[in-house]
Amino acid sequence: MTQQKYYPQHLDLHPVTQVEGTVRLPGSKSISNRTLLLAALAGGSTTIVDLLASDDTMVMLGALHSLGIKWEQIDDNTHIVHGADGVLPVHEADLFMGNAGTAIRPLTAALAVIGGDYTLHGVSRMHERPIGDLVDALNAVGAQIEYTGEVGFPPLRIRRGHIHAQRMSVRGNVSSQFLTALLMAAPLMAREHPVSIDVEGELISKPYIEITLNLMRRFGVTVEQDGWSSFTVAAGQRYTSPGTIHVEGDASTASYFLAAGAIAGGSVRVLGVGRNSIQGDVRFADALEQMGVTITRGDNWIEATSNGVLKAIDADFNHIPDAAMTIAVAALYADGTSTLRNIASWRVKETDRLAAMAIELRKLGATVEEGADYIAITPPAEEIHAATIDTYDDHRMAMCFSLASLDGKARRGNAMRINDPKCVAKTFPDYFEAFASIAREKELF
Ligand SMILES: O=C(O)C1=C[C@@H](OP(=O)(O)O)[C@@H](O)[C@H](O)C1
Ligand SMILES: C=C(OP(=O)(O)O)C(=O)O
Repeated sequence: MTQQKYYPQHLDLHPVTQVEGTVRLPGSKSISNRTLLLAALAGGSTTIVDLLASDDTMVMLGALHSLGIKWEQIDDNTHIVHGADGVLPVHEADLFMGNAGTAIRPLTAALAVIGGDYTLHGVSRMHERPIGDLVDALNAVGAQIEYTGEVGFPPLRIRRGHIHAQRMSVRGNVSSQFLTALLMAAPLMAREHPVSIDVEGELISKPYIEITLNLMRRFGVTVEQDGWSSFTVAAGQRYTSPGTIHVEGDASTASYFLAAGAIAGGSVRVLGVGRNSIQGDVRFADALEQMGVTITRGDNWIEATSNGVLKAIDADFNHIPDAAMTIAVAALYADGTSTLRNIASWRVKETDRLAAMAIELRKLGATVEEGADYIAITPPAEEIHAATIDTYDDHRMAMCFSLASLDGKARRGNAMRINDPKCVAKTFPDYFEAFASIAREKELF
C-alpha cells in the first residue's frame, strides 16, 4: 500500500559490530488508528500531529474517506479530521482493511451500531484472523453482521440493525481489540441508557485497553471500570474534539532499537516515547533491564546501553505481545535458555508467530521448544548462523530478525538475508534505513 518506496525482493544485511545513535520513532499505530476513528466520530475538527504514515493508517484513512468523513493532510506531520458527530455521511461502502486489526475491529463495531450497508474485507491473512467474538457480542444486541466467507472470520457484511444494548458481553481471551471496539462504539449506543460491557473469562493484552480508555477520555467520554471484568459508559456522553492531539512515537517499534543497543551498544536512544507514555509496550524496557541492560528514561525518550552478556529471562509476556517478539530474538544473545510465556495470541496475528518464530530461530542455530502458548529459546553455542529469513508478510518478523546481524558480547551475529522486506510497511516503511543509521558499518546493505 504505502509503496511509493522501492523495496528489493530481499535485503542482505552484513554483520554489524556496533550500534550507536538516536532514532526518532514514527507515530504509534495503536494511538494513530484510535485517534482517527474517534476524531471521525466526534463533534468538531481534530488536528492530529505526527500520525503514523504506514499501511495500517492508510487503511483507516481510506475507509474514513469512503465513509464520507472529510480529512486533509496539511503538511508532513499534520492531519485535520472533520468529525461527523456520530453519524456517517455515506451509508453504503465496500471497505478494504488490509491486515490492520486496529482498523477492522473498531470499524466493525462503529458501523454495526451506526447502521448502513457495508462490506469489510482484507488481505488473505485478514480472512484467517478471528472476529467471531466481536460479531457475536454485537449481534446479541441487535446488530446485523453476516459472514460472507468462513464463519467467525472476515469478510463481513453489515446491515442496519436495531441496537438495544444495555448490557453486553464479550470474550477477552483471543484479542483485546474486540473489547476496544465495543468500548469505542459504546457512547453511540448509550444515547438514552448507560451501556455496560462485561468481559467473559480472561482478558489478554490489557495495556491496550488502557490506551483505548485514555483516548476516549481525551475525546470527552469517561468509562467506569470494575477491574478488568466490567466497563460502563454513562448515558448521554458524546465524543467532542480535543482540538489537537499529538501521537506519541510507537513503543513497539522502539523495541528493535533498544534491543540493538542492548545487544551491540554503544548507547541507542529512541525519541518519542518515555516515562510518560500511555503505551504498555514501553514495559519492554523493563524486560531488557531484567536481562541486565542499563536503561535510562526521560519524559519523551528511552536509552539502552549494553553492559555485557544478556541474562536469560523466563517471564510472562501477555501484557506486551508485540514487543515480546523482540525479546525472542534478543534471547539469541543471552547466557542460557529464555522462556516467553502466555503468548498464545501470537498464533492469530499477522502470521502464526509462534510457529514462524520457532522455524526462523532454528535456522540461526538456536534450540527452540514451541508450546501452545510459550516459546523457549536456547542460543547457539557459538556464533549465530548466517541464514535466509522468511518473513511471512509479518512486519515484526522482518524487523526483529534484522537484530540477528548484530555482534553481541556473548556471540557474534552474522549475515542475514531478509526476504520480502517490504512487509515492514505495515507499521514502519523506513525501518531498514533507521536500522542502518545506528550501525557502525554504514554500508549495511
Ligand atoms: O489494540 C491495539 O492497538 C493492539 C492490540 C494487540 O492485539 P491483541 O489484543 O489482539 O493482542 C496488539 O498485538 C496489536 O498490535 C495492537
Ligand atoms: C498484531 C499486530 O497488528 P494488528 O493491529 O493488525 O493486530 C501487530 O502490529 O503486531
